[in-house]
Amino acid sequence: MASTRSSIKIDGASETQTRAIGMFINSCNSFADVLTASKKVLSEQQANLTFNDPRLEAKIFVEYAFNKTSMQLITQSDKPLCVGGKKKLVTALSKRILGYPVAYIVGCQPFWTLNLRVSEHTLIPRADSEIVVETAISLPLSNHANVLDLGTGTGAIALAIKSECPHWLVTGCDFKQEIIELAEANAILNNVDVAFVLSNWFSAIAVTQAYDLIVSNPPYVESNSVWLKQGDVRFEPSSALTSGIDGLDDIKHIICEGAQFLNNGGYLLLEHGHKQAGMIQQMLQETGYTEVTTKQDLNGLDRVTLGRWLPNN
Ligand SMILES: C[S@@+](CC[C@H](N)C(=O)[O-])C[C@H]1O[C@@H](n2cnc3c(N)ncnc32)[C@H](O)[C@@H]1O
Repeated sequence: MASTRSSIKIDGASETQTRAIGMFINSCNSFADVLTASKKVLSEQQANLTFNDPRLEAKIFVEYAFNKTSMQLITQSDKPLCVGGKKKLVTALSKRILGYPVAYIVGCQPFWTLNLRVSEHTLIPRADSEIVVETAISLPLSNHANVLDLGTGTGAIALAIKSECPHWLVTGCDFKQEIIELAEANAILNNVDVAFVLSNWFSAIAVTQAYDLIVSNPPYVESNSVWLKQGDVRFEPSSALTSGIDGLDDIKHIICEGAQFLNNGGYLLLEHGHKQAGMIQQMLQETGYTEVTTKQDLNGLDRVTLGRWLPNN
């Protein structure tokens, strides 16, 4: 993965293309023009790169570059385009046609009902992880439940849970200071009260601190997976994605260590790859968790597995 990423020089390799895009964008006179031109630039590269939707991406980039809402793009369609906005758009398009993720370019990503800042230090939150939030908030926990989100990244899961269950005490942890600062910034931005702790999994979590629920979307991709060479993941840190040859190293650690941080009756809820449910169910059962269940996403794929720690029963 590292070699793939280092072989892509966003600024260097795109010089000729950037000049061509610059001439194209500079010839535009209105938001309508610049939207069409951006869509054209993105569509022409679609054969080489996996774009979701050039039209949508063009709109996101134009709004970002000119700092306008979608409504302003319509109501201010006659306004002259500022030079700074055009430059910002050219840079954004030049990065995007080399595959750089939209979220990293514009610096934010929606998740649940939140708008989150993102950075290259951690994963771009995925809609897939909303199933973790849905499952967590549907659990029969007390009004003042104590919840831990391990490997919180942008804080996506922790903040979404807290936004839905404001009486729960929610803590997020991650192992890099830059990530903790990003999650804290997202808590302020979204006005949600979550504490974030620098911790290598449980290393800075006190054993006396018992949780009613531990959630985690840990790294779970096999270290030699071909998937790491495709799309956005090429640009995301492997520390957020991979976990040993079978992708299960961190999950094993969390399952084994997690039990001593759970209250009697507490839950462990893990996001995982769609082929890993069987292994994870087995690990949970062998460690002594009960009520082990797996939930599927909208495509019917196994995506989260839940176990309950009930040693006193
Ligand atoms: C798949 S990402 C999930 C991020 C976030 N929870 C989300 O769903 O968007 C995994 C996260 O685990 C973190 N992580 C990796 N190793 C860790 C460790 N040893 N201790 C704590 N966090 C770790 C990564 O930094 C990354 O933020």
